[in-house]
Formats: sequence, structure tokens, C-alpha cells
Amino acid sequence: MVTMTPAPGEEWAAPFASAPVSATVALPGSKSLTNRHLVLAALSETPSRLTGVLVSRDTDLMVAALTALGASFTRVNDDPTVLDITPIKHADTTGNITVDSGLAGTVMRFIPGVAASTHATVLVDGDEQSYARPMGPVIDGLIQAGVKITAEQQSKVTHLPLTVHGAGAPVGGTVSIDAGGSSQFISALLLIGATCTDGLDIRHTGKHTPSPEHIAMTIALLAEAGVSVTTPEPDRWVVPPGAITAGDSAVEPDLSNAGPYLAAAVVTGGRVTVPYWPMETTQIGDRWRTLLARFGAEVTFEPVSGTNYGDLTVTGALTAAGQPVITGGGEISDLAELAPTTAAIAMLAEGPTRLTNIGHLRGHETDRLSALTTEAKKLGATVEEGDDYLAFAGSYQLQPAVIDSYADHRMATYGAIIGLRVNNTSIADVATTAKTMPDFPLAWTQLVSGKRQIRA
Ligand SMILES: O=C(O)C1=C[C@@H](OP(=O)(O)O)[C@@H](O)[C@H](O)C1
Ligand SMILES: C=C(OP(=O)(O)O)C(=O)O
Repeated sequence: MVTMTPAPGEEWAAPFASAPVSATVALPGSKSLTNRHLVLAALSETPSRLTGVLVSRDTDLMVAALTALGASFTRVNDDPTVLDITPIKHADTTGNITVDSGLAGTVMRFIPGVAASTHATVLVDGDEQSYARPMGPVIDGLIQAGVKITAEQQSKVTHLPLTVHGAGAPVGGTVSIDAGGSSQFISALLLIGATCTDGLDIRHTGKHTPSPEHIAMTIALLAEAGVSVTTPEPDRWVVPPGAITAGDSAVEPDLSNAGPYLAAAVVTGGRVTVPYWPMETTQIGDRWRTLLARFGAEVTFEPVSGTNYGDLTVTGALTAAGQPVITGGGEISDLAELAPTTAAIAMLAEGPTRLTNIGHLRGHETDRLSALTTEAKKLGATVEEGDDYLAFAGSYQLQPAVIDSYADHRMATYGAIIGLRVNNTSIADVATTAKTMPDFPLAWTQLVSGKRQIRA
């Protein structure tokens, strides 16, 4: 098999685009949807089938975690993207279990609540870098719901590794947390609310909850599984107790991961089409439609008749002389996981872009504000970094650099986008893209070398 991923430790020469890219790129399933569906299928009273499953490090870790807790996953016709799922029988899950979260926010935040209903002692661990990611509010919420969670050398449990002492269904009731650090704190509680004997009445006490799309996604999937969450007032979610009944489902393509490919069209003045783009979706990546237009691209959507999806095409602007034109994006707020890709476009744009309300990205795979500022400096650009914003002046004269990945898939793809326009850019540890995009280096190389139909 041809592989474009270098051995660990080697730098990857990011392909330079000497011409506008032009391709149709089919994306695998969404990480956020896959991991929510997997959790709900494992908590369900009924078996179910999931198709379009993303196969990547984060989703493999979720399958392994739920398997350790007692669910089972069988590939249909040996296809890893189609799984028959037998739920956990919580009463049968006992003993000592260790779960590896890697660096996956969805695994480290969603699994402790799932473990709570078992009768096992579950150590939730992860990569060393995961120890920096905030966990306090979700753990506090579970403790308020009656779950026992401890950690060696932490009197108040705020980070991994931690131990969940499963004791059957938690009582639940009212829990108040500050979810300003991550929408996943709310999603984690929503996902297990129905398993609590009294359900859960979740209140967010802080100022701003990031990524409302991801909370809406959780609520939508719960509704499909027979759990209807109500929101009597802003920042409050009520989950009634009762059965979770996951039906057979199909995962939408990952619209956040469509970002780098669509950005390639913007920054080279090319054209990229992503098929199977859902007509309606809770994915935050749907925002590319308006976001990329702000950088001067044309965005069109062609529905496929008789279906609920269509082809999304992004065409970058060109001068009469055939040079790419990228306008600045202006102020853009609340981008969450779309920020690193947008930052890469902002680095190549002529005008200014300001990304605001992104302070919580300091608790993502790495401190993304700091990483984006550091890498910009290496490339010869000054970016203004505030507590919760980044300001790009635009019209930078960039120089080649080795872009660090910081074990962050989106920093690696940031480097790849820059590399399209800055010859001799390379990326340290491009293999980290396997977190959600295992075939990224090959697909990206195909895109730049002119292949027209790509399976990312
Ligand atoms: O629940 C999810 O699937 C996610 C929620 C968001 O987290 P934050 O609210 O921490 O940004 C997002 O950035 C992350 O990539 C995935
Ligand atoms: C923040 C991200 O991931 P996680 O699910 O690990 O939080 C991301 O994918 O950008």
C-alpha cells in the first residue's frame, strides 16, 4: 500500500500547490456524531446498527472504552464502518477496568458517566498531554448526581487520571456546573441523564457555553433515541429518567474535517466539492458555508433530489492574472474546533481577521491560541494573542518553517494549508491527524497532485 505518512519523528514535506486545486473530496463520518451514537447505542435497551462510522484514533478509543465497560461491537461483512452494537448490561460489568482516553475529549468527558452505572471500578486514563485538559466541571456534575469519583493526589478531581466507582444507576437530580471550559461537560451529562433514577436537571452557571452546535447535536441524538430533553430557560437542560432506545442510524460526513479541503480551494483559488453534505445538520462544520464566503470564496449547494443531502462546492477567487485572492474574514466569534483551519486562511489573507471567544481552545488538544501564535511567528507573522482572541493583520510575507503539531490533528492540518502557498513548509508528526483523519497525508497529497476524486 502506498503511504504518504512518514515514520514517527520524521518531518513531512507539505505539498506546495503550483496550481489551483480541483477535486471532489468524500469525507468519512463525523467524529462527534460517531462517538455520541456509540455511547447511546451502548446505553440503549435495544441493540442497533450504526453505518458510516468514522474509523480513527478517537473513535477506536471510544469503541475500546465501551467494550471494556461491557458493550460489544461487530463489524457487518467485515466493514469497519458498519457496526452491530450490543448494549452494556450494567449489572454484569464488575471488577477493575482501565479505559484509555488518548487525547480524545469525547472519550475522557463522556465515559466517566457511562462507567458510573456499572458495578466496576473504572480507571479513566489517557495520554500524558490529556492530563492538561480540564475535567473538573463534568466530574463535579457527576459527583453532584451521586457518583463516587476519586483521583490519587487530587482532593478535588479536576483532571485525568481518575477512578469512577460504579455503583449502579446514579440518583441524579439538579446539578450546577460552569461549562465555560467546554460544551462537552454539558453533553456528557445530557448523554447519561436518562440513566439516573431521577433524571438530571443541568444548570450552567458561567457566562458563556462554547460550541452550542455540539450541545444541540447531543440533544438531537437523544431525541432520536427516545429521550426528550427540555430547556425551560437558557443554560438549563432537563433530562427525564427512562429508557434509551437507539435505533439504526447513519453517521453524516465530518463537516469540520471538510474544512482543510475546502480551505485548499480558498487559498489556491481552486474548487473543491464535498458530496453528501447534509441539508440540515447540527454539525458546527456547516458554518463553512458562511465562513468561507467571508474570505472571498463562492459557496454553492446543489441538492441531490430525493435525498436529504447535496454537493457543497467552494470556489476560491482569482485575479484576472490567475492569482488567488483571499480577503480578510473580519471578526468571527465562537468557532471552537473550526478555529485552527480558519487561522490558516487568515494567515494567507490580504485583510485582517479577528477570531474571538476562543479562550476555551486553551484546553483543547493543546493550548491552540499559544500554538497558533508560536507557529505564526516561525512563519514570519505577528499575531496578536489575547486571553480569548487572536488577531491577524493579514498581508503577511510568510517564510517556510517546520510547523509543530503539538499532538493536535488541527495544528497539523493548519500547517498543511499554509504549505499550499509557502513552499518548503514541513510538518512535524503529521501522523497525529489519525486522531480523526487517518488518511489525511495521502488524501492531501492526491488533492495537490491533481487527482479529481478523493476519498479522505
Ligand atoms: O462534543 C464534541 O464532540 C465536541 C465539542 C467541542 O468541544 P468544546 O466545546 O470543548 O470546544 C468541539 O470543539 C470538539 O472538537 C468536539
Ligand atoms: C477539540 C477537539 O477534539 P476533542 O473531541 O478531543 O475535544 C477537536 O477535534 O478539535
